[in-house]
Amino acid sequence: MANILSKKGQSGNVLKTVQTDNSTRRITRSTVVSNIESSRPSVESNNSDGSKKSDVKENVGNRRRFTRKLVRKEEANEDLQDTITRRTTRSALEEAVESDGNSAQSPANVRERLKNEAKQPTEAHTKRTSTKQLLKRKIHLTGENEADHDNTGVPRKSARLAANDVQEKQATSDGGQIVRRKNNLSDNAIQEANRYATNPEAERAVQNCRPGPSGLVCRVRHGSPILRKVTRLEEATRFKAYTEIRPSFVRIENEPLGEHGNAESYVLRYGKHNVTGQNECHVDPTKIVSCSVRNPYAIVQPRALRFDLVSAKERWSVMKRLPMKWRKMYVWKEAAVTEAYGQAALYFFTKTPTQPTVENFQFSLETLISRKAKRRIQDWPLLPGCCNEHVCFCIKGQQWYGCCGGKFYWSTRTHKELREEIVRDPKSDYGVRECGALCPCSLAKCKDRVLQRGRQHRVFIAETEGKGLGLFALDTIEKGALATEYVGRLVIEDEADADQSYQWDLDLIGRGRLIIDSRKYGNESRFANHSCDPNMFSVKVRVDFDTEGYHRVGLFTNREIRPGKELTIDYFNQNGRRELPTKSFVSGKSLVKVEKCRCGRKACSGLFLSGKPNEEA
Ligand SMILES: C[S@@+](CC[C@H](N)C(=O)[O-])C[C@H]1O[C@@H](n2cnc3c(N)ncnc32)[C@H](O)[C@@H]1O
Repeated sequence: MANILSKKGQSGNVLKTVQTDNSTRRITRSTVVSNIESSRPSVESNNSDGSKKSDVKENVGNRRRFTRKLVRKEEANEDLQDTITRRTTRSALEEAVESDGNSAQSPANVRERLKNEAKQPTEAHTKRTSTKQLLKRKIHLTGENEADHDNTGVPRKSARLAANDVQEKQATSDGGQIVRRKNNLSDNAIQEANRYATNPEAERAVQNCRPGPSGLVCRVRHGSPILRKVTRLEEATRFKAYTEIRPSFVRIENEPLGEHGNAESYVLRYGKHNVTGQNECHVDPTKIVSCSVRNPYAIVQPRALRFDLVSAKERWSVMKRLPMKWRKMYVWKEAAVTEAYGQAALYFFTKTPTQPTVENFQFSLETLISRKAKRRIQDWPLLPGCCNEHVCFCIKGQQWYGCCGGKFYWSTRTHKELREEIVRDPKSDYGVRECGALCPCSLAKCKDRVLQRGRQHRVFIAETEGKGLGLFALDTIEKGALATEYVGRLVIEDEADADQSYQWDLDLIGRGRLIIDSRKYGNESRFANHSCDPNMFSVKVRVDFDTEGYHRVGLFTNREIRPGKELTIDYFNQNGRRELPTKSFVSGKSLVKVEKCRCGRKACSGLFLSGKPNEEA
């Protein structure tokens, strides 16, 4: 049906006659108006504020629903109130008083308590509170940043790190006090460390200690008896420079020694072993007294190295500096013990993801001295410490007459001079004497404490072609630098193994042989293979104590070594070629094999002295 309006007919009543489906209707003005009126609200009517009337209706509906909700809530509240009231009825009060067993409590008090209890959120209520709400409440209370937490309320990693930072800052700003940090320090360790951190006298004395071959070598203030417990590096990082070797006790007391000055008796303790001895000291009451340790050789326990697989990020940082052939290897790293010794990390590359182990071998970063070897060394005179501090300028980085390496001493070079000599004549081998107990220079800065500082370049152990395991450079090692030290077990010839493949003869003058055997104990140097054109050579180095009866062995580079290159030595003669017999060679008391060399160098002589016993001969 359609309503059709014609605009004509201002005065006439009948405007038009419309034919509908069933009937004919006469359209008058009043019908039109009523039609208009009736059609308005349903289709187009608006309120004065512009909102549609239909919206208003909807709002009214919402409001009603909301009111119903409120009513329901009110009812729930009333229920709760009822419960409170019920619980505070006379019988409930009596019950409560009885169960408290305290008749002195007044019913009013109990009522109050019960009211409070009822107001406490129930378990169900607590559960209903979302984790997010609880977290928000916690953040509000502690003043933490909401962005620092994830959905479960666990602080994000960045926030945790920031919190640690704050803790560390507090620790350092806390008057030098050592407080518990990320690593779990034992209470005793903290107490002990704090005792020395806050005791200026002990601190001063301790500052002048450094690790020597037998433990600590200290320079102490005249007349200050000190009992000091040296804590492990892991437990008291503050003492890193002084306690890096192992836990030990050092007791230093002054005793009068007539006109020569004072003697200081000391006790060094390493694990089960006690070593006692006397230090002779130069006395100057206005200065710190310098003492050299007379009995340096202690029996040390090796610390096992543990290799861990490195993260993908670190693996990439290692691999990107190496040639492609290494890229498929698994990379393992040891840093805890090496860093405790102030050395660069040691790596091990394997073809499979299995923990690297070497059969019948334990890593040790220090030479272990057998009892027999120790007795033999003690037969030799131990010369006093390195230099005369009044003329030594090592502290300023200069070398001078009378200082280590000065003409006054029988070993005539400094490391600096050694480098220059290596450039001129790589075959020279006169030995070096490092600054020692008497020198005022520091371990960190002195240029003549190279072996004491240890290996400063990263190296790795990996499988070679036809030579078993080998030692390789991971960093670029400049010419004349210390690549590593030959470390093992110091034994006399009677104790030495028949297999000489891992033995280093110390080549001392008279009084029998001393051998460093690294078959069972040793560091990375025992993996260095032979080459007819080696890139390392050995230097005799005397550290801390000067004796003809013993020296340490430094392996220095004779050219720059790029990452990935194998580090090699000449097994037969470090400083020049000699003709090798074709089958076996008399070394010490036994015959050792001469084998086919696989060094692959142009200058290869085809043979090398393997050190294995020649049982056929
Ligand atoms: C001190 S060890 C070196 C580390 C040894 N490759 C390992 O896996 O333990 C000496 C032994 O390495 C092997 N070797 C070292 N240099 C070699 C070379 N140039 N040619 C063949 N074999 C070599 C010999 O078996 C020798 O007895």
